[in-house]
Amino acid sequence: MTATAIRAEALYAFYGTHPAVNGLELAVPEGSTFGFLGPNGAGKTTTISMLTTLLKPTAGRAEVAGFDVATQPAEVRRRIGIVFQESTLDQELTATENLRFQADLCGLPRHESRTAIAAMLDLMELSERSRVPVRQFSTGLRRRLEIARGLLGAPRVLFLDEPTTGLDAQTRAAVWDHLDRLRREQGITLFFTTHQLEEAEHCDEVAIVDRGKVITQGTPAELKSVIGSDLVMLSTEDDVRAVDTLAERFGLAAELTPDGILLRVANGAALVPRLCTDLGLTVRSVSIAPPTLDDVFLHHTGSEIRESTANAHTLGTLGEGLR
Ligand SMILES: Nc1ncnc2c1ncn2[C@@H]1O[C@H](COP(=O)(O)OP(=O)(O)OP(=O)(O)O)[C@@H](O)[C@H]1O
Repeated sequence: MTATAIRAEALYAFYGTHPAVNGLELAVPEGSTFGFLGPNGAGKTTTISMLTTLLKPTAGRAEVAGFDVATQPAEVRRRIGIVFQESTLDQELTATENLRFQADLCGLPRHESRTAIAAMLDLMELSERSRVPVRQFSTGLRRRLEIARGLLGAPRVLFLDEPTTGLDAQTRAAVWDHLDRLRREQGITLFFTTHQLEEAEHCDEVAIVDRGKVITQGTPAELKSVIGSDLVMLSTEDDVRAVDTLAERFGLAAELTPDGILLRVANGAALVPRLCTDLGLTVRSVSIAPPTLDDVFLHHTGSEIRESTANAHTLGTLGEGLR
């Protein structure tokens, strides 16, 4: 059986009377890439703050790397790394100096820190830039340096709050390449929050959180199998007639949209050839899309996950007291 890196049982966090985390249950397998997915205000940052011992749970319990976050916080801290959403690097220091500063904070002896810093710079492919001041770094390089810094104390669990927010697609892919390699080579658990559904598609497991509760958890494929239907988009010579024919001849409820006809069917690939031959109308275009995690979210919550850049309470701000 796989060991559990993070476990939360009936976890609560109240801000005044508002339950930001509301009886959250979570089990994260060791060595997995685990996505904690939810809209703004769902309680992701508050949860991660409790798991990283920055915030005391109001009620319930949570364990990280086998230690209780409330009663054994020092043990937990020794085994975790955190990458904050907002950059907390010192712009005027070089990459090495930033890492040395962190190593000193962690209490690593100088001879050990020299080796650890060199290894982390190497792992994140930053060795050649070790003496360059951070202010000359691109956003992607900074993110990699932040990840290197999060790894300095050889954590068993690395927490990342929206690790690729604000990065372009190419840089985002590069950061993920590094994270994947890290997980493979070091076997650590990566726990990251996101509200970007495409990002969660690459996880081993995903927990979808809404209003302070995990509403479902599983592999992306398992979660999507709950929806179990493909989205077929169809355009014909006469879409209004096609909708009627689909109902009469195929028993399918189709929706007429400005872009064409929308259909939800169990097996789009099997249906499309039949449509083309039996609909009795010229089919101009057709596309099939498998269910997405967005559909899963919609299925469980009745609302669409909301993309937003407004972030009133990020780990970056919660982490300020630690710096
Ligand atoms: N320090 C605070 N004081 C009062 N309310 C707070 C505080 N931090 C968060 N909240 C509220 O608790 C709820 C959960 O917030 P949280 O930041 O944990 O959500 P989130 O899922 O991380 O959202 P985001 O994606 O925007 O970071 C929200 O309603 C938020 O307004």
